[in-house]
Amino acid sequence: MASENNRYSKTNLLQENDYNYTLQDVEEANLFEDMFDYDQVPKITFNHRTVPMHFPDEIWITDTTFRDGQQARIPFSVKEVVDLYKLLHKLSGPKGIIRQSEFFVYTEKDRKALEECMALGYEFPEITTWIRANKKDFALAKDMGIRETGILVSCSDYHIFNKMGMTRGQALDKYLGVVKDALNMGIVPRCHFEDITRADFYGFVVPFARELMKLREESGIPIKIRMCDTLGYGVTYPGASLPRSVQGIVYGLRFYANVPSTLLEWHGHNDFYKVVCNAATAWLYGASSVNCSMLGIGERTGNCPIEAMAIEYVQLKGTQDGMDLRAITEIADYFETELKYDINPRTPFVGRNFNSTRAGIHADGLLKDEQIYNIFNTGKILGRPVTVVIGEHSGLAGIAHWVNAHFKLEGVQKIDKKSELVQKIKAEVDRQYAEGRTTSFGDNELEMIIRDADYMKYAALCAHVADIGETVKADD
Ligand SMILES: CC(C)C(=O)C(=O)O
Repeated sequence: MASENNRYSKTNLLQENDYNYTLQDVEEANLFEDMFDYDQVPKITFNHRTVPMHFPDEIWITDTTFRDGQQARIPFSVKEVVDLYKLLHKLSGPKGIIRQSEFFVYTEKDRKALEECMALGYEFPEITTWIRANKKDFALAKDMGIRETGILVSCSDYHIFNKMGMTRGQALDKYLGVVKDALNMGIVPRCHFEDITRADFYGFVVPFARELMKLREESGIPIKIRMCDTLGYGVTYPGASLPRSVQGIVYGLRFYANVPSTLLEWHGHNDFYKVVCNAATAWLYGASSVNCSMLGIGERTGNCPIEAMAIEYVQLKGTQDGMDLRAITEIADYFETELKYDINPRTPFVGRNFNSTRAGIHADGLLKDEQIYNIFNTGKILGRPVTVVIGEHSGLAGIAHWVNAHFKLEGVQKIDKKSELVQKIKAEVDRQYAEGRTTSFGDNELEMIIRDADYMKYAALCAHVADIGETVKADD
């Protein structure tokens, strides 16, 4: 099994093992109240068991923008789905790093969006569905030419006992029946193990996964397991105990239920600020796939942002593998301009301020060497050059950087912080703050200050500022 022996793995973990965990069909729900006392903030407990890292040879990202993402906002129009799907395709690149995207098929509109995306004929992201677990919906998916579909198999006792009113044995039988229906129709079932981070891992999750792997062997159909951290309880601390340990869950499914990495997918939520780290940990410990949404939209605090995992992919693999990361900026622009979605300015990689600085001392560094205060060449990689926001503390260096970046001045054209123009702008900025201004300066305002200064003296600026003069006059 050469593919399992790579630089991150300590042992070959996928061999048959002697731990035959069977279903514990308990009479009373196990709600792990030691960790999840509802009247208290949940606790992270430790059993000090650590598990080996195992980075799969191939990792990828799947998308849930049109399913979990859409559940948490006003539904997208058909055009919006198609536009965003095209951007996902662009981000994915020819190797299919964004491998799949899941769609609803409930309404006419859902089906039209799916059909229009399919008609584009892209190999990646492959379109999959999410359906109600009944034969009619399987048939619908099949008729539409769908190969794989997600089905809900909630696995904590919160769901089995308290929501569905069943025993674990009844739930298991029901789920296996649905999976068999899908297999009989030739559809690949993707089993969404809802609430896995509050489930009895050895008493339900592993025995159920073992049954699924038996069906996989009998049918030859690659049944997938999506590990859903529904309320974001997953943690990555070494030695944290199950069911909250992300690496423990991934390792346990691989080792005790013999689920191969290629059939394991992590789906997280951000309730405790851990969504990105949890997804990366799932990769590192043996899940080939992580499920994400654009800008992390999704239930409550959202899902794992696809842009974060695209960047994390490059950090872990050392290559973009054909992904066009500029699509990240286009996705953000689309959300802001077309969907009127407010992106928190501090959001990494997409927020207005993610690579901008206000502090004069940072701007001074940027002026000397951009690398000092920018995380990477964001201009080249994301199409987002580093920027300086002019505020009370920007100083001469900040203003000089703003002028150079805003007017794209290069080489000898660049303006120095000691230049007379920079001093004039600074004087005006200082005057306004002295008079009680509290907000930062917008680009238009700064352009007007430059127009009012005697810009003709600054050869490098003449061409640009003359244009500004025209625009500003037209706007006046
Ligand atoms: C509905 C389920 C599958 C889900 O998306 C989740 O658990 O987060």
